[in-house]
Amino acid sequence: MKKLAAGNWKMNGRTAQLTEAMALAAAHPSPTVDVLLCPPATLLAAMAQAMVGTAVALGGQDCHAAEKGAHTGDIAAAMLVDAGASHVILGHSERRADHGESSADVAAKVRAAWAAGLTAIVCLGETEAQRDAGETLAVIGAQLAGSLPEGASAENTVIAYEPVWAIGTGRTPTPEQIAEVHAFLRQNAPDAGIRLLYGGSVNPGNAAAIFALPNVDGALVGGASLKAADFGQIITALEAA
Ligand SMILES: O=C[C@H](O)COP(=O)(O)O
Repeated sequence: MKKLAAGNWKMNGRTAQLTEAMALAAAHPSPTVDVLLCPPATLLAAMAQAMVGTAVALGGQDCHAAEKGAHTGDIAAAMLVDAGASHVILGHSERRADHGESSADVAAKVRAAWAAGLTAIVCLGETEAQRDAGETLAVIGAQLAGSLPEGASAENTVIAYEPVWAIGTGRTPTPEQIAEVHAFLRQNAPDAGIRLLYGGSVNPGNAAAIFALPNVDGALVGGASLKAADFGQIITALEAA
């Protein structure tokens, strides 16, 4: 299975930062791994223009469950496609927390993404309190069952394991903890070919060790994806894994 390095710019980036995407594409002209950038929606169309002729694919960071309509401020999956996206991140813990998204909400968005032809990157992860209480696999199992509708396959879905306590904190789980959750996901995902990404404080210094773990098929990278040099090193580590 081809590995995937996905960068989530979150609510960061202006037109001036398109140079980072262009530098990344120039440094990885024909990567042996899939490279995906998910800029804020405001930059998607411009980044798509800048990435023409490169191997870098683009994704959105959320979409609405409805095809269109009176939903001020929201973005439909087909609009992401129209702007140049092939993927969309759904159910990120920041959206589950900031916008109260339940797994049922995420599943509805996944269906909308598939209907528009997008690959859904579905995020799952436990809080620190849940891990301390020994609930990690129960939480991940419930999110997996609730967030993935019938029909999830390697072609239309990627799963990202992102422990909430590891996001943007500089803290990462132990190799054993990552391997345990990824083994659980491999066993319980509806299609064994679905790519499993790890996300949470991945950086050039820890990427190789994370990518060496079984059932880790790539990464969903936040902060370190904003700089082409850093994200490039992570891609290189994935190529070498
Ligand atoms: O979507 C990306 C993740 O939330 C990881 O973010 P981070 O690499 O800044 O910890």
